[in-house]
This record gives sequence, structure tokens and C-alpha cells, in this order.
Amino acid sequence: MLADFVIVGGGIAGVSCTETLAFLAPEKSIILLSDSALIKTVTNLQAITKTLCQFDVEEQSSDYLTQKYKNVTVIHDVLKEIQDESNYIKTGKGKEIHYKSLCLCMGAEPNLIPQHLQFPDQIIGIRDTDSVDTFIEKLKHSKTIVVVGNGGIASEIVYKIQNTEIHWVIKDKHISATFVDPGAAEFFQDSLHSSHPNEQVVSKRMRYKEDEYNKSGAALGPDWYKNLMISGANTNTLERKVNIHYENEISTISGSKDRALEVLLTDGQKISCDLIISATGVTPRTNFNTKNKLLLSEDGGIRVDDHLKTNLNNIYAAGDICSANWQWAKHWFPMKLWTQARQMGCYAAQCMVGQLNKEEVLQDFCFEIFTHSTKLFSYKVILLGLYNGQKLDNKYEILVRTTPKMEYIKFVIENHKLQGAVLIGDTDLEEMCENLILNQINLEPYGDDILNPDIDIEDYFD
Ligand SMILES: Cc1cc2nc3c(=O)[nH]c(=O)nc-3n(C[C@H](O)[C@H](O)[C@H](O)COP(=O)(O)OP(=O)(O)OC[C@H]3O[C@@H](n4cnc5c(N)ncnc54)[C@H](O)[C@@H]3O)c2cc1C
Ligand SMILES: NC(=O)C1=CN([C@@H]2O[C@H](COP(=O)(O)OP(=O)(O)OC[C@H]3O[C@@H](n4cnc5c(N)ncnc54)[C@H](OP(=O)(O)O)[C@@H]3O)[C@@H](O)[C@H]2O)C=CC1
Repeated sequence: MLADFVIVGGGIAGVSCTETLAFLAPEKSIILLSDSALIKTVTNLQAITKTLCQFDVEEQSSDYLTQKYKNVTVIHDVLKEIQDESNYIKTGKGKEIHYKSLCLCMGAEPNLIPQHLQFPDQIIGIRDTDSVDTFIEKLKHSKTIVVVGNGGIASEIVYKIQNTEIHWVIKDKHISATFVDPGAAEFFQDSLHSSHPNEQVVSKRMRYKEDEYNKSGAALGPDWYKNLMISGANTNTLERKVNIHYENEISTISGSKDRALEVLLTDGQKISCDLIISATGVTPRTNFNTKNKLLLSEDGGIRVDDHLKTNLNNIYAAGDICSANWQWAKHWFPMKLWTQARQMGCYAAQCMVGQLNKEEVLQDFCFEIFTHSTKLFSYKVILLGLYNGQKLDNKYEILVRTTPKMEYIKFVIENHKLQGAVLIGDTDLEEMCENLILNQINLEPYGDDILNPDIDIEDYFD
């Protein structure tokens, strides 16, 4: 088989790349190779600011792409080998597919705590629809669980799970440390410990349709838990029991297949539990061979340059699988998120078309500033620029305004210029903050009024 463009992976990066290629080069042939029958598509895309978008993610059958774009073919198979000198790939079913440009978008897989090898049925991770099904099923029989990790997944499930006692084991001094600072973590405390029965909904299966290819689907995304009842084995109670074990890690785990696990924490505490959720980050998937060596970064991601090109000829990579190996703009840094997977998928397509047509492609504006819009503990959360003082070497000031149960606003300021912001709640400040960061406006004349709730700061900048 032969195609101008071959994309591997039916997650958000691969599908965004495919759709952008189909749009930019309708006369070229495109093959999307994915080992799962379902693909992820972006719907209800809304621009919140110049660089910040909000969107829903839907699981679709791959017919969606082939019906929408005449030049796209979807093949359900697994990439096994890349013959990078001869520009073709070999698949699990023995197909050879020749390409002019190849884009690798195979995502990442959960990086579970090492004890999972010993207790694979009782220590689980969450990545795709299959893993959520397993999680929900096992949780139904669990009275006490341990959640390890302090990032996005742990924050979401600790908030969402009902009717089970939760022990949340975190390395840090405050919750949700990958996204927020101690102040914001304090702001979330009420929401974490209170019950939220109104948000319970009838459990709805996430699956679009069953078939044999669903073994390792794409990663879940925003609001994956919205329509799910995630409940343990205790009787229905309005009281939530979340025990947070700060500055702790799992030291050892003992037990057997049919008995509760005994967990020993680094501070010496012991916990007996039925299930452990390891929400401890991801590792890029590099489950294929190449003729020449593909350069990887320390975190295992495929190194790409500012045009998302790998070190191998005509091969690009985008999304969770890659590692941004270029000089980042001051207010941008990579994080393994939907937003960036989508942006990279679209940009990789522009670069691939540019290379084929021998046209220069300038780096997309989205790589100028980090932006992320999400929900944590039921609050809208917007993160902009160096929102936690990243890269500033502790040489910055912080201005905070908070109204309990309503909003938490944090500005990170260096030399009187805004470098980043955390906006929790309906603050309506995202556009202004984005402008202040991108234009590096001197805020000295406004002093602390910049966050005075009695002054409409937007008026200053109109
Ligand atoms: C529970 C959960 C919640 C999340 N919530 C959010 C959120 O709220 N906001 C946010 O921004 N991000 C969120 N993320 C992160 C986000 O989902 C990922 O960053 C994003 O989906 C990565 O997309 P991707 O296309 O790079 O990879 P994936 O989605 O992992 O897609 C990889 C694709 O490649 C296929 N594949 C793998 N290996 C092969 C092979 N050898 N051959 C063929 N096909 C292959 C897989 O089947 C899959 O289709 C969440 C992640 C999880 C797990
Ligand atoms: N709302 C959102 O935007 C969401 C985004 N996601 C994304 O999905 C991906 C997977 O999420 P998640 O698994 O939560 O990953 P994250 O990278 O967000 O968080 C991983 C957490 O686990 C900790 N950790 C790592 N190893 C260990 C260990 N051995 N013992 C204890 N703690 C450990 C990390 O601490 P340290 O950093 O100190 O090593 C970190 O707190 C991420 O890319 C995440 O950004 C997921 C859910 C929601």
C-alpha cells in the first residue's frame, strides 16, 4: 500500500493531524493506522481567548473519518516496524505501507507503581475506556481504597468516588500539586470533603460500540467521569471519608490475590485496602522498532524539533508520545494534555504539507503561551503562562485574591510584569491575563489595585 501521509494512532493527536491534512491537502492520500476501532474527535470547540480553547471530546467509529473525507483510509492494525531509510512501515498483520511523510501519535501509557507487577488485579491505572470499566467494576466491591499520585487523575477520582473510604497518598505538602499551589489546594478543601449527591447521575456506559479492537484505546479526556456513577461497596452515605497522607509514598505492599492488601507508607502508617489506584503519570509508547535509532528524551518521549520532526527522515511525532526538544518561548512549556495533543496534531499536519510542497512553515502561535482550561473539584480552572512560577527561579511575586467557595485568583509577577495566572471559578479574567502576559505590560502604576475587587481592572486596559 502507498499513501502520501501515514498517521499512526487514533487519539486526539492522530485524529487532529489526519483531519488537518485532509483539509489542507484534499488531493493527497492519507492513511490513519490505529489499533483501536474507536477514534477521538473534538466537538463543540469554543475559543475562550486567542490561545485558549474549550472543547468536548467524543469517541466515534472510524467510519466518521472515511465518510467525512474522501482521501482518508482508516486501517485497524498495529505499527510494528518502521523502515525509515525506505519510507515504509510494517504492521502486526504483515501489511507494508509506504509513505512520503509519517506522523507517530501513539500516545502514552500509565506509569504504574512497581508493585503492580506483583498484584496486577488489585493495583490498577486509568487511561482508556477499558481501564475505566475495570476500575468501576472493581470499585463496586471495595470498601477501602488507596489512591497514589497527586496529579490530574488522582484529583478527579478522589473528588468523584462515593461510598468508599479513600486513602490518598501524596508526595507533596498539598493536594493537586501538578496543577495548583498550596493556596488553591486550600481553596479546594471544602469541596473535597463535602458530598456532592446532586452531581450523581445514572451510570452510563462510555463505550460507543463493542468490538474486537478495543484492547488499547486512546486516552480519556475532559469530563470523562461526568456521566458515570463511580461508587464503592459501602452503603449509600452522604458522608465522604477522604484521608490524605501528605508527604508520603508507598513503601511496601503485602497480601494475596483473595485478601485485602496491606500497605505500608514511608512514614510507617499501615493501611488495609481492597484496591489501589496508581495515578502516577504516563510513559510515552514506543512499542515498535526502527531501522535507525530514534532519539528519545529522558522521559522516554520521542524528541521532536520546532517543526515536530524526529531525527529520522520524513518522520514526525505529536501528542503524548513526543518530547518538545526546542527552545521554548518564555511563557510556554509542554505538558501531556488534550490541548497540546490537539495543537501538536494540527501543527504536525501543517509541517508535513509544508515539507511536501517545499513551503516554509512558521511555528504556530499556540506555542507562545501555556494555556489549560479544566475542571477540578467542580470548579472551572484556567492556567495561563508560568502559572506556578515555573522557570522563574523563585524570583517572582505573587498576588492572590480569594473568596471562599467562589473564586481563587493568583497572579505571578516578575519585574512588574505578569508571567502567569491561576483563575479558579468564574473570574472572567482570562482574556485580560492572556493579553498582559503576551504583551508584557508594565503593571507598576496599578500596584495592588490590579486585584482589587472594587476596581474593574479590565477598564485599565481598554
Ligand atoms: C483519565 C484521564 C483524564 C484526562 N483528562 C484530561 C483533561 O481533562 N484535560 C486534558 O487536557 N487532558 C486530559 N488527559 C490527558 C489527555 O487525554 C492526553 O494528553 C491526550 O489524550 C493524548 O492524546 P494522544 O493522541 O497523544 O494519545 P492517546 O490518546 O493515548 O492515543 C494514542 C492512540 O494510538 C494508538 N496506538 C498505540 N500504539 C499503537 C501502535 N503500535 N499501532 C497503532 N496504534 C497504536 C492507541 O490505540 C490510541 O488510539 C486525561 C488523561 C486521562 C488518562
Ligand atoms: N484535568 C486535567 O487536565 C487532567 C489531565 N490529566 C493528564 O493525564 C495524564 C495522566 O494523569 P496522572 O496519572 O494524574 O499524571 P500526572 O502527571 O498529572 O501526575 C502524576 C502524579 O503522580 C506522582 N507520582 C509519580 N510517581 C509516583 C510514585 N511512585 N509514588 C507516588 N507518587 C508518584 C507525581 O509526583 P511527581 O510529579 O512529584 O513525580 C504526580 O503527582 C497526565 O498527562 C495528566 O496531565 C489527567 C486527568 C485530568
